Amino acid sequence: MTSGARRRARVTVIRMSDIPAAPVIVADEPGTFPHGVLAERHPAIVRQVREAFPYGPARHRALDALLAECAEGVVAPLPADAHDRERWRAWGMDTYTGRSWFDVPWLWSESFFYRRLLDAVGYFGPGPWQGVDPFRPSKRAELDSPATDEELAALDDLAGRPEDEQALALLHGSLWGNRADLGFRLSAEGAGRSAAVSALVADDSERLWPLLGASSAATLCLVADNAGRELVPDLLLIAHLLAHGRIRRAVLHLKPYPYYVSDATTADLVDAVRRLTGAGGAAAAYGRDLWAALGDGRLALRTHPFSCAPLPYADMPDDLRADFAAATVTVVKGDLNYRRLVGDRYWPPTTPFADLTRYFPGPVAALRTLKSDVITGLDAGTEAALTAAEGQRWRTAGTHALIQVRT
Ligand SMILES: O=P(O)(O)OC[C@@]1(O)O[C@H](CO)[C@@H](O)[C@@H]1O
Repeated sequence: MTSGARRRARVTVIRMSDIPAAPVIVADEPGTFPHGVLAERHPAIVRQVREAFPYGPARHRALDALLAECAEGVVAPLPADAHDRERWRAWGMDTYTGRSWFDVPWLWSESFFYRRLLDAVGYFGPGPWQGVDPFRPSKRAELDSPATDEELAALDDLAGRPEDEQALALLHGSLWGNRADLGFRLSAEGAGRSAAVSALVADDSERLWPLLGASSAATLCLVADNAGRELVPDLLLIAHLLAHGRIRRAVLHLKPYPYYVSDATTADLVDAVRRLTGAGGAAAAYGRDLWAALGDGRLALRTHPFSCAPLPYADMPDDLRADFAAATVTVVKGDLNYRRLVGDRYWPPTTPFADLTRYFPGPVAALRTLKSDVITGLDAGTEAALTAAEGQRWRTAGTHALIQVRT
């Protein structure tokens, strides 16, 4: 048994309500996926950001210091004057300061890395780089790519199909759009479009449709993940559901600031809607509908600070809980949100998804391609078949996906 498998198999005796808690994922073991993210992906992200802008010497020095700290040093706190220092203290900064980046919960160290990177590039200012998204060039390049043109052109054919076929195609577009994750592409092999061949490892979509259509008064909350080629299909799905009276209102949760390279902010939402309106054909009609829905409040935006928290959703604050509670269903997109939804732990893969999401204040659906070790809700046969065919690679390669629903 490899050490990773031993770790996955080990179930602690600590109990969270009636579910035995599994080990929290920590990036301390060379050769594991989380270790690779801290040791290789984060330095690559720093290099990419440095090359994308003509930063001055102060920014270069800050990026050098962050690189050195991540490689050899220990977690340093946010500067004393950081606007969100108290928030990060509440999110565990004092506990983890002074410890190796590799020895603290992986969810926490990744999240804090992005916060510190924004500091290094002067994002929170004051100064000339205030508000300049360090990931904007790569996000824009993807949105403007020929691949996006192709996807938008395909909407012209879809428009002639029966409504339920359109809805299914757009749901799958939103699901597989989650592969368009620019951070993931920095280190994933074989994560190109052509590899999107494999089946879903879990598909509860039959339980999702009744929530999206049972009542024209429905509100859909969608917790977005990546900008560009993930956000565009998310928006197309929302536009379709609104246009066909499957929902009356949608609430879209975006990130309040740049995060995990390609996570969608309000600026990215504007870029995506403008990309649609400027595209012509059916895409432009979707874009105009979305513009109108934003204007009259049928599509509302949220940028809650907790969207960039290094914590599971089980710890969400009351105002966010109330927002989700008011929805007919909340659709949670992507790998990181899945980790936060079920807890970033080495769960036995057959742990019921419904048990781990029981705390969530309403029906919840996860749409995710598999890009990290966390997995729940599989039946034993599916897990055995995946492992027999691929070892553990199916967990992290981004070639498998799931739709899981807790009503
Ligand atoms: O949330 P997303 O965009 O689907 O994926 C985020 C991701 O690339 O980042 C983490 C590693 O940095 C992994 O959880 C996952 O692979």
